Amino acid sequence: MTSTSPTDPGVPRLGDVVAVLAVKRLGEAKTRLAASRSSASDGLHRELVLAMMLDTMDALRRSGIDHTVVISPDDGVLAAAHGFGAASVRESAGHGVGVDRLNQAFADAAADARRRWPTVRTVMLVQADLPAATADSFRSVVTQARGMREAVLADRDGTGTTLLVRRSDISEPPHFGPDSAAAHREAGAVELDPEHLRWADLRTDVDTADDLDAALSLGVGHHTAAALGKRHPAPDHGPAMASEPMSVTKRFRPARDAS
Ligand SMILES: Nc1nc2c(ncn2[C@@H]2O[C@H](COP(=O)(O)OP(=O)(O)OP(=O)(O)O)[C@@H](O)[C@H]2O)c(=O)[nH]1
Ligand SMILES: C=C(OP(=O)(O)O)C(=O)O
Repeated sequence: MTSTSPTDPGVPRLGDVVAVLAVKRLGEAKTRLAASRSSASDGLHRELVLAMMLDTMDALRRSGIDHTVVISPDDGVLAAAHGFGAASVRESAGHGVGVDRLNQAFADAAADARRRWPTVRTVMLVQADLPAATADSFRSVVTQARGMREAVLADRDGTGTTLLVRRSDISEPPHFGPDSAAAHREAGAVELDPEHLRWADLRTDVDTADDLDAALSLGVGHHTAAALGKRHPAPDHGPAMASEPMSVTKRFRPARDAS
């Protein structure tokens, strides 16, 4: 079963925008979150990582963005991305380690997007762990960044970056990693909403149990709700799925520690 999300036919499409997500091997992903949720099994943890990615992509699609690329070395991530209707790019081995590898992966996936969709004008590099993301916020961020060469949205504490909107002709790797908001500003990106008055949903990337609580208090999408064993996601995260939201979800029991 695929996991395509419904799109509202009334939402104009953002045909010149592509979203790019990078996800590492599921067995290595979100170690801080795994450590703080030690009651969740390995399977449930992987399930949650995938679910957060799918909710991020779901909100992107409902915002009007039809082109999404996911880059990962992990078969499970690539299969889930493909099942969702995104382009999946296998990350090549030997591109450095740590954040260098992440930044090169983003650059490689953006280059792939330019080849696939030559008319694309804007590339949005998006963290894949934004389960509270809403379509309205993605749409208004893209609108706000129009005309800018590069624009950065900082995370909840202001130090990290949850998304970077760039003109598609920029080929240099970005600067994700520790203090990436400052690094992106220093590289010339304009900070969107520097006073942090807007877009709490897009600023809430989930690295720890506290972040997950923050996302849950905003309301998470269907996939994350299902992965946590919650039956009813927040009402502003799109129409309910007609069928099980994610085939892989069905293989795991709901989290015992779901609140
Ligand atoms: N494709 C790819 N994605 C990466 C790589 N490193 C990090 N990412 C992804 O980039 C995003 C941001 O990374 P982090 O928020 O630090 O997530 P994480 O590394 O899974 O979490 P921790 O283990 O707790 O540090 C996550 O979606 C990661 O899966 C990489 O080398 N390749
Ligand atoms: C890689 C980043 O994310 P995190 O803080 O989630 O590790 C970043 O903010 O640049």
